Amino acid sequence: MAATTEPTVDAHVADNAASQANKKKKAKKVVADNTRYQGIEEIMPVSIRSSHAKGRHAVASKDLAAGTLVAIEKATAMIVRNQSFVNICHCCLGPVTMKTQTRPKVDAQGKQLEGQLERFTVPTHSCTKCKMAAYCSENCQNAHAAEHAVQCDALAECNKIASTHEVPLEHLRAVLALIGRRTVDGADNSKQQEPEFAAEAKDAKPTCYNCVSDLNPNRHYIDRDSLNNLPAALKEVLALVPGSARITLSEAVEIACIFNTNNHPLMVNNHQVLALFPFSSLYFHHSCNPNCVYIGGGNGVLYVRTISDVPADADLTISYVELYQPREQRRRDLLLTRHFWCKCRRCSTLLSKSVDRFMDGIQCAECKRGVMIFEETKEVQDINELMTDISALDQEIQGKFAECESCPAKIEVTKLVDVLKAAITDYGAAHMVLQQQGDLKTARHQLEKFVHDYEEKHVLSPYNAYLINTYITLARVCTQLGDVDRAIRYNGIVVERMQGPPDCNNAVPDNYPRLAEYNMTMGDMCLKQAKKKAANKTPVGRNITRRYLKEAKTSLESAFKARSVIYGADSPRAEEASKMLADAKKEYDEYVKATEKKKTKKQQQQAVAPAASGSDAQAQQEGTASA
Ligand SMILES: C[S@+](CC[C@H](N)C(=O)[O-])C[C@H]1O[C@@H](n2cnc3c(N)ncnc32)[C@H](O)[C@@H]1O
Repeated sequence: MAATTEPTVDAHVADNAASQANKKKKAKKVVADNTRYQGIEEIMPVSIRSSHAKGRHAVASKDLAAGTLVAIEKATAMIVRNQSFVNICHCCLGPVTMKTQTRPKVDAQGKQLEGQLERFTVPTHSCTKCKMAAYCSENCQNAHAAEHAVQCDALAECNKIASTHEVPLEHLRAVLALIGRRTVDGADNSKQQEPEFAAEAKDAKPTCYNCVSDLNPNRHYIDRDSLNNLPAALKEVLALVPGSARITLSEAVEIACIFNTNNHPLMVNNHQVLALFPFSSLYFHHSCNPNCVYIGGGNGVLYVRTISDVPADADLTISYVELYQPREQRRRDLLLTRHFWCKCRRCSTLLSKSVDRFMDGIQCAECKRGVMIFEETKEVQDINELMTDISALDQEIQGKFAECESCPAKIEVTKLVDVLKAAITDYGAAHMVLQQQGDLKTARHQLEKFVHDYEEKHVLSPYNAYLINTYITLARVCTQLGDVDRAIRYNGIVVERMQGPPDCNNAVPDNYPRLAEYNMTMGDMCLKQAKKKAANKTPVGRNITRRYLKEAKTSLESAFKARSVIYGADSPRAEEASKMLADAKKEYDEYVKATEKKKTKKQQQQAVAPAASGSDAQAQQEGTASA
C-alpha cells in the first residue's frame, strides 16, 4: 500500500469497475484467512471462523450467559460528525470547553464597522491553523499532534473541496483520519502490523490501519453520484497531504467506501461520532434478531456483549439498524447505509410466519382482529435500482390478494398497499409539524389524530411500527407539554407493545437497549409523578399514587436487569438504575405501610365506633332506667 504513481481520475473509475468485477469473482473462491485476528481467541470467549457461505464470522467458543463481554476494540479512526464538531474532543471524545473572544464587527458586505467589536466563542483547545480539530485539553491536543499534522493542511481546505465536488465532507474527513492512523502506525514505511487485542478498555490499542483493507467496500451499492465525484475531490485532498504520508488515489477511494459502509455511529453525550472498528465489522454480522449489542464507550472503545444466553458454536450477531421497523424498511436502511440486502434468519422467514407481520400489517376490516400482509419477495440488488425503479412494486402486486389470518376475508394487495401508503404519508405529515414548526400542541393533536384514525378505527395492526413510533413521539411531546400522566400512558403502550404480541414476542430481543431506556424513562416518570400525587389524600389520589409507585418498581426492575446485561453489572448506567430502583422500592414500601397503618387505624376506629355507640345506647338505657 505504499505511495505509487497517481493514476488519472478517469483511469481510476475504469480500474474500479474491473477490480470490482474481479473481486466479486475471487470472493466466491477464497475463504478468508483469519490468522491476523486469532489473538482474540486467547482473551475472549469467541472463535473466529471463515467459510464460503458466511465469510468471516465469530461464534461463541462455549455456552455464554447474557451479559458476557465478547470483544473490546478501539477505533482505527473516528470523526466527530459535522454538527458536533466543536462539542467533543477529537482525541478522547470528552467534553470540550469554550472560551469567549472578540473580533471587529463587519456588515453584510463584509466591511469592518469602525470601533465595533463582537463576541464569539471558540474551543479552549483547538488547532488554530485549520480550525478543524477541537480538544478537551492540552494533553489530548499533544497526544493527537502526530496524527493531526499530516491532515492539517488538507482539513483546512476540506469544506471548500467537498462543496465544489458535491461530495459529503465526512467522506473526505474519514480518509484523512485514516491517513493519520496509517502514519502513526508506521504503515507508511510498509511496516507489517498485527491487531493487538485487550481484555480491558484501558489496555486497548487502535486496530491497525492494515486491517482496514480486509473490509468490504461494497462499492457497487454506493450511490453513483457521490462515487463518481469522489476521485476528483480526493485527488485535491491528497495533494495537500505531505508526500511521506500520501496514499494512492485508488487506495483513498477504497478506504472512503470502506469507512462509509462499515463505520459504527457512537453517541457520546448526545453527540454523534462515526468510528471504524475493523475486527468487529468483519466478524460480527448483522441480524434483525441479534444475540449481542455493541456499546460505544468513551475514548473510541467499542464493547460487544451478549444480550441473551448463547450456546457454544452459535453465530454472534449484532444489529446495525433500528429493529422496530417494518422488515422492508430495515432492509432498505441497511441497503442505504451498509450497502447490503439483509438475509438474516428473521428476514429470510416468510413474513406470514414471522413476528414482522404485525409491524408491517394492516388490520382486517371484517373481523378487526387478524392481520393482513403483502408477502414481498423481490430482492433489491442495487441501491440505484431502489431509487429509480418504483414501478417494480406496482407490477409485482397487480392481481394479487391478501388474506386475513383470522377469518376468510380477502383484499386486493393494491388496496392494502394504498392503506399503508396513506398511513406513511399521514405519519410523515404529523411528524413534520413537529420538525418544521416545533409547535408541540399542534403536533400532539396531529399525532393523536393519527392514533385515532389508524388504531381506534382498526386500520393498522396495534403492533404496526408506525403506530408504535407515533406513541414514542407522543410520549416525548406530552412530557415537554407537562402532561406527565399522558406521557406515562403512551410510554407504557410503547414498552408493552414493543415486545410484540404476547404469543409471538420477539419483535425486539430481550435486553434490547432502546426498550431498557423506555423502561428507565417509565420508572423515572412514575416515581416523580407518584411523589407529586401523594399530596392527594382522597381514595382516588391514594390509588393513583400506589399504582404509579408499583409501575415505577416494575419498570426500574426491568431497566436495571437489562442495563446490567447490556452495559455490565458494575457500569454507571446499571448503577443509576439500581439507585432509582432502590428509591422506588423504599417509596413503595413506606407508602404501603403508611396507608395500611391508616387503614388499620380507621378500621380500629370503625370497630370501636359501633361498640362505643352500643355502650352509649346501653348507658342511655341504663341512664333512662336509673332516671
Ligand atoms: C464486513 S462484514 C462481514 C465480513 C464478511 N463476512 C467477509 O468475510 O468479508 C459485513 C458484510 O457482511 C455481509 N453481511 C453481514 N450481515 C449480513 C446479513 N444479515 N445479510 C446479508 N449480508 C450480511 C454484508 O456483505 C456486509 O457488508
